[in-house]
Amino acid sequence: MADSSSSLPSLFEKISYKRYFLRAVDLTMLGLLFSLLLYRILHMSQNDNVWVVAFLCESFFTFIWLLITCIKWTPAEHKPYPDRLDERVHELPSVDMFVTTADPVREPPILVVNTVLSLLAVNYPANKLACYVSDDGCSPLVYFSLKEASNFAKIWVPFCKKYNFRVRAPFRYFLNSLDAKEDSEFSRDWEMTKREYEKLSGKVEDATRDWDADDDFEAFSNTKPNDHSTIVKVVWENKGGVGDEKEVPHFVYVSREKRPNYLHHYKAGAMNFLVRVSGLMTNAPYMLNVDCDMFVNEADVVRQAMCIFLQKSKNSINHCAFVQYPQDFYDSNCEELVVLQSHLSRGFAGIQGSIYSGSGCFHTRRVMYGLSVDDLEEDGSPSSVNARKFLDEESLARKFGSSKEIRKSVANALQRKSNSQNILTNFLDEAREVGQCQYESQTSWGKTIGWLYDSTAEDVNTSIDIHSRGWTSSYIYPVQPAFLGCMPPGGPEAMVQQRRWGTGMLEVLFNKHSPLIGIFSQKLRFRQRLAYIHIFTWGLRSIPELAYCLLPAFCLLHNSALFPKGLCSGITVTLVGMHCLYTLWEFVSLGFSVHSWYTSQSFWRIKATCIWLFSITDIIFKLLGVSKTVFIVTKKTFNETRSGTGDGPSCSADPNAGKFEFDDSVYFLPGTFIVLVNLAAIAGFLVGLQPVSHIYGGGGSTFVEACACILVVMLFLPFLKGLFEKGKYGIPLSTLSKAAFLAVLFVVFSVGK
Ligand SMILES: O=c1ccn([C@@H]2O[C@H](COP(=O)(O)OP(=O)(O)O[C@H]3O[C@H](CO)[C@@H](O)[C@H](O)[C@H]3O)[C@@H](O)[C@H]2O)c(=O)[nH]1
Ligand SMILES: [Mn+2]
Repeated sequence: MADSSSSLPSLFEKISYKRYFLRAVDLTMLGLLFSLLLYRILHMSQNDNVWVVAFLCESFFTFIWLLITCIKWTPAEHKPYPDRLDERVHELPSVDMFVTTADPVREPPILVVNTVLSLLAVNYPANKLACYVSDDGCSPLVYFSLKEASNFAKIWVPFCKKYNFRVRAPFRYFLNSLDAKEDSEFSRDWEMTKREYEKLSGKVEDATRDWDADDDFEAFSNTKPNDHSTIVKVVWENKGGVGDEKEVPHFVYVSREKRPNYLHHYKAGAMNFLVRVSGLMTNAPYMLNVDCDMFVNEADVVRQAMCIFLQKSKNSINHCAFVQYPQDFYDSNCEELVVLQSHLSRGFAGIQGSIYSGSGCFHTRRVMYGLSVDDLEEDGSPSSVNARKFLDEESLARKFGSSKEIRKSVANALQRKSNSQNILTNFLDEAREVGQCQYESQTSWGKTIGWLYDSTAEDVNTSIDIHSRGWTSSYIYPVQPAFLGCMPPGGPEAMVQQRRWGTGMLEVLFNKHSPLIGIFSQKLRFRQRLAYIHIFTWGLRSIPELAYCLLPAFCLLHNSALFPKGLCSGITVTLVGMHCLYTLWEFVSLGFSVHSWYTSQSFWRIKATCIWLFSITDIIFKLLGVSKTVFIVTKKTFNETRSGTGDGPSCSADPNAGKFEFDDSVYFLPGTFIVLVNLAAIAGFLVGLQPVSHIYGGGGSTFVEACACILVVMLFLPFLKGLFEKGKYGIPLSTLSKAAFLAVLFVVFSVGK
């Protein structure tokens, strides 16, 4: 454990940013927004209902900006010094690494294989690591691929450790070719390892067609993804004895029981099963969680995280419950999320701690077992009162379920002891028992323990619960991304994902972890609460966003003013200009192009206006008990020829990358409608078809409103292009006709009113 001598340099540094200029910009924009509201109030009597609607929308936007200003006020991040670990820490703690996969078609097994290999090869003592893969698809193909991967790992892991390079997912590593002239030990090893990797990917590829299933696949016969018993397979048990350089960490495949009539709680359910199985087998005090598409891109990642956990504070225990890394992506369409994270997560990190965003995060097992900061003494052990409360057999059984072995392992974990025996295969029966559908019934799993249920965004739901128990968290933002994953391209897949996020966040806003409840509780800090409110209300923004995209068109058609006139028009012009420059700066400063700024702004608006509307209906139906929310797994693409080195923001070289795709789902109706209505308004304005102004004093619409319509069309440019394109890049006729019908109604209503 860490040497607490305070004379030694710290294992990490918290870097806080002073951003006086940006604070001034944030406040100026806030001031402008308030002036706009004031102007609306002062001129309300002269104008019609449009002003009331505009006022309400702008009030919402002001509220959001207030929250954003508050989040961005004191950004921070943590800089670990892994080089200092060796002299400070005599024995590194164990880490259990979890990977979840759910569908061998939407998540190609070779992708899972690469993620797993990147984990097995991290720069950390192999006898301190165990990798557990949960397969919610119960796919023999995935199991087969992982078995093959474990064989290849015996070549891959020593190769990585011998040459100590950073990127340890083979498909990424082999993107760069070897200098042909070179003839050295390295090049021979490289060639051999590459050949073996190609053999592996060939086998995995061929297996999608057929393979010889031997007895080991017995458990998969007659199973369906949603109807099968628990399967637990120890793919590789590390018995040591070959020297750390050559050792491959433990590697376990699990697939929990599924029955059609049981709720299985999607990823959160899978995570909780992983916690239990790993609790039985290795019971490491720390757990790393990655999605199956998020490979490790920085070999030192575990050591970095340990710097945060192992640093002792002077007078108290280390309050850090989890260490989150940014989610970076190696394919297109990543920019907006990367930019958003870079300021939101750093903002959170400067308050109580970064949010847990589902992947690339190290958790503390004890904290996942429900401990609060107050339950512990200064030395980190449970206080005597709490020890009784937590370790009492009856309470353990009530909370963690009937398995005796689980209770033992939980008690060990709470007291920071390790399990007495570590032979993985001795726990197969217990592991199967704790994977049964009914295992969790009447227990606290998913309610106060483990990954929490009751939201499809289990990550942020669990995150707020941990912070509400008084814990903090850290955010490491390395120069080279530590984890890289993939994002769906703009189109139906992205819409489905966005809807899930929007709905999941709203679910938390209305469940018992809501930041709106218990405003004065001290443990969730006030600004942290505001920050959570900001993200949980994303879904609600669609209503004012949609209204605001339609107001300029309505006013232009109706010939009434929407924005302040005369000198005061400066307020809106400055606001729009500043917002553009500000967001542009955020993109460019992270190394993205002006073009990516523009497409991201556009995609973000499209999602915010069109998709979150469906999140609101999801939540209404859920609250009314009409339907349940579902988790549809995002389709991942695996493209081995993709260029890029994994160093910094990268985007693909595909000529169609970034092109927006459509299908006939209802997701594209609002956007098409918005574009048609705004085009109609602009056309009407240009040919002078506007009715006489109804407003006292002749406050009709002018080119300012027309410019606003143009701006809206520009933000919805993919839809404008979609009007003229064919195939998957064009808007389907069915959507177009429905939108056109609605647009005609809107025009008639606006002109005639
Ligand atoms: O029933 C399920 C559904 C999903 N998953 C896994 O959950 C992960 C995330 O699913 P994905 O479709 O990739 O969702 P994303 O929207 O890309 O993921 C983000 O958002 C999710 C919440 O909506 C979080 O769970 C993720 O960690 C976060 O990265 C994947 O590894 C899946 O295999 C399961 O294990 N079981
Ligand atoms: Mn994903």
